[in-house]
Amino acid sequence: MIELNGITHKFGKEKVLEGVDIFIDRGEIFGLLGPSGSGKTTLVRIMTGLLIPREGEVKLRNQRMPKRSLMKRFGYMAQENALYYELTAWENLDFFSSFYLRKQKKERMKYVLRITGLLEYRNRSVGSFSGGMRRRLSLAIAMVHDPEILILDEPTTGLDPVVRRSIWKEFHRLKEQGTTILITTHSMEEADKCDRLAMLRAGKVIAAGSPDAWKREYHTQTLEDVFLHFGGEEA
Ligand SMILES: Nc1ncnc2c1ncn2[C@@H]1O[C@H](COP(=O)(O)OP(=O)(O)OP(=O)(O)O)[C@@H](O)[C@H]1O
Repeated sequence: MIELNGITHKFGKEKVLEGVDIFIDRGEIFGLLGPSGSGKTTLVRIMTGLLIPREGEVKLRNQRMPKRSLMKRFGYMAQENALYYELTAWENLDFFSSFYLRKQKKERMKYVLRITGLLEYRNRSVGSFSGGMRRRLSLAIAMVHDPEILILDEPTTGLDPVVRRSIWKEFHRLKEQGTTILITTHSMEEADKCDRLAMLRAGKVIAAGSPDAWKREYHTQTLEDVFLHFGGEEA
């Protein structure tokens, strides 16, 4: 479903990704881990076609990115919110969903606002929202057209446990219907909920596997220990 082959990227002279190969199946929840600055956001932007890598190719549904016709097939939530602060939550969602959604637009809008706990705040301007509420609205926008692929850069950072649980419940429901989800996270609790993980370090994939396989392999009870084993801090 998502295929990355030999992705290498540089910003100026700084090499930030090197020979990254990742294959993600349909219906998988895939977690991208790694210390700050290891290249996760850069890789995510390459996946969405926003950034063209110096080397390598990205394929979504067997088609090479970037490709216009694939745009509506995925939902993307960036690390920085791209919202209109003077508009209400509903107006923001309405604006973004009008690109791809015709049928049952209002029902879908209400549904994603309920999942993200924002339905009762839909008529408030985004400028008056807390940081967490803005993250939730960005997530609602990424999900509103029920895309086949969700690419989410730290979707639940800073959210309270109740909202986080509701969102993870939705991720698992989406997985059951065949949606493929890629998330980046710094939370080991969330990493544990993924089917498979890849660990980036200094732009390279240094490990890949399921949470349980990692714990077995590194003889530990927690992913936190695995993360530290791989070098949570740069050498
Ligand atoms: N637009 C840019 N121009 C120059 N350097 C950049 C740019 N974007 C990212 N970088 C550099 O690329 C490296 C990887 O950054 P990236 O944001 O991909 O890391 P990350 O793993 O997502 O970090 P975090 O967990 O803190 O979000 C960093 O050294 C960063 O400074």
